[in-house]
Amino acid sequence: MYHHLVRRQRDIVAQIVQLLSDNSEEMALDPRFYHHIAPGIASGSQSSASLSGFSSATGITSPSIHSSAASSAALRSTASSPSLRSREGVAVQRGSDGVSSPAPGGNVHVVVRVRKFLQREIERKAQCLISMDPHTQATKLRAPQSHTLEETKPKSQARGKVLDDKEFIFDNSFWSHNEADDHYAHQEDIYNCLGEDFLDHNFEGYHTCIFAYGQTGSGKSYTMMGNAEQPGLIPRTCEDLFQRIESAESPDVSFNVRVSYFEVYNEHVRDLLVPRTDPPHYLRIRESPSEGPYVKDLTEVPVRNYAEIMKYMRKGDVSRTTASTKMNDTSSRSHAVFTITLKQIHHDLSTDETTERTARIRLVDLAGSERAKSTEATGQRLREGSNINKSLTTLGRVIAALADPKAARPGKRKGKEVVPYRDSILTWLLKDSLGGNSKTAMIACISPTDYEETLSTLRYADQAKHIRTRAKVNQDHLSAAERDRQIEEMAETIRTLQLSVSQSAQNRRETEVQNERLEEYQQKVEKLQRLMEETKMVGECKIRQLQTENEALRNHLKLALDSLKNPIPAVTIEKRLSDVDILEQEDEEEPVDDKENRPGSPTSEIETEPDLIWEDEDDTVPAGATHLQAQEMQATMEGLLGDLDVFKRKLATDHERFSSNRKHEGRKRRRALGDILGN
Ligand SMILES: Nc1ncnc2c1ncn2[C@@H]1O[C@H](COP(=O)(O)OP(=O)(O)OP(=O)(O)O)[C@@H](O)[C@H]1O
Repeated sequence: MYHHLVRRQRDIVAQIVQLLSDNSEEMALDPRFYHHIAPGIASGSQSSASLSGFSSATGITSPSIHSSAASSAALRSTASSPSLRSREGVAVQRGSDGVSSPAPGGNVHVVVRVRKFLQREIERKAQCLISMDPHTQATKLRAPQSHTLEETKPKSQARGKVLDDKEFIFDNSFWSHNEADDHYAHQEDIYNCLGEDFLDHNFEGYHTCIFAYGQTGSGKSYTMMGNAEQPGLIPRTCEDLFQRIESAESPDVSFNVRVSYFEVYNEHVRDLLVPRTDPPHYLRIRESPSEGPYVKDLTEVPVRNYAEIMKYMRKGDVSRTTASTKMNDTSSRSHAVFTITLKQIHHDLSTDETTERTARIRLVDLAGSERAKSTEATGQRLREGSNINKSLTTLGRVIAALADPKAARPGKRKGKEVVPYRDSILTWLLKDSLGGNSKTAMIACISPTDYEETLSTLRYADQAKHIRTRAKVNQDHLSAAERDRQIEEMAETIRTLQLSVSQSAQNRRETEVQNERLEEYQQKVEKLQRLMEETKMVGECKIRQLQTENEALRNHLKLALDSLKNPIPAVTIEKRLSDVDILEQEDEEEPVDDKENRPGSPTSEIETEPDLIWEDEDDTVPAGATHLQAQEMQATMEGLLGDLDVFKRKLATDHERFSSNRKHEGRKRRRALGDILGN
């Protein structure tokens, strides 16, 4: 049906083009009208992809943060205005095998940010131990001066250990210590340098992860969340994400955004998008061969705009476990993981093929490492602190193992098992982000005053630079027939599972099997619902495309009819007079002033003007034929519009069918659950 419609549209446009080019050169089509419908007609060598405004997103390489930092103009912020590079949504670029060619893996991107003095640090006249060079991106840590040594003196030093100055080079060193300095990095600069590039990667189809690491009170939450006046990386990413979606002009792409938010507190996972309960409800972790570790039953909500996503972000923030400690009034006592899933569905009307790109954007605000001595924590705070330290120590070991070239050596199968992901919930859940399919960045937040803690953070960060991940574009191609087949197959599996669930419900001895089957059944139902949702999105996409094309056709028809009704009048051509004729004329005319007849005089120029006039008697179209063509064209267009209506009605029926199927499935599922719980 779609193909038929498209072919007919193309035929009509071809006719119009032919008619207009026959009629008058000046009636050439405006390419803005026809590029959706007939890419090949007037575009010459231009590809349909370039005409429809798609960027070759998979081929884009983001400018290196390093290189931009080299110019003195980039001292304050190494990135400029929001990127337009990936705003066009999905670009289908395939290799010879028909699959998007994966970009090679990259190293973990590591940046460091130093915060300003806090009130208590100003009061005790603390020394700033950090300096940063905006040209080389070096971060220098100075050993504390002897007169302040006593108050910060760690045990090792008491035993006579000498503290040295240290220097590290990172992808970026963000100076947020003194706002008066030229190279001061504001919240916006952090986003422009890092967040924006990472969002580009997401639109290209890569999973990404940005995590903030550092001691308690070093500025992790400020960098990731910020506050109402100074929003951090997470709200800025959300804002840019929806700005890009809203400014995407192509009717061929649909976007689907979902969000989840959880915290890891005392080695337990808690959903931050559901209300707190007493006792708290903790979630379990599962590992799937394709998706890696995931949180089971985690709430994942669809979001349509910036306001909605911010509503969920705030809801989660309020629910997050924080407490006042000596080091920080609102210290995060948990690791918070905010995940946005961006799905781009591109539908090619001419092939009826769908391309789906899925990117997971993981933004992690870790709890801060802390020394019990500095926080003076006791009781619950002390227990929290020791759990936080335990998971951060594991994170450190995971980073060390991944950064070790021996562990990463290909073919060394045992090397994989050496990475102790499973030793803490945090590292298990971040497994893919740390050493798998993800582009990952670490923001090491440091305080300007604590030598030992800052050195430890900088060493972690320095090690993380050596970790290589294996990010790939997450893209699937699916024809309409394949999609239908998948839905049919899944529906069949669900029917079988449903049967076995109800059978096993009668047998109490099979409780475990029954639970597993129920779980599998639930997962399949959810997947089916998503597929149906996506099919609906594809349908909507098709309607949008057809509407755009319909509009373009209307414009063309109008142009064609105008040109046929009001043809450009034929130009009357005068024949150039021959020299003999002129002489004969001169003989007949009365004698005139010599000056006027002299060659090159203004009058003689006017007289020779007929030289420029040409003659073409075939350039007019008989009025009767024009009218007939116009009527034929109108009739064809009306037929076409009729087809479009039928198509729209068919899609609407499909939607209704899908949604009623979904309701029916939901009812069945609830009934099955009720049966099982009743037993
Ligand atoms: N770049 C900065 N500019 C201004 N103020 C900052 C900056 N970074 C941090 N702060 C302030 O420092 C204090 C501690 O910051 P924050 O709460 O973000 O630390 P944290 O590392 O998240 O601590 P914890 O691990 O205990 O949660 C806050 O009052 C915050 O407003």
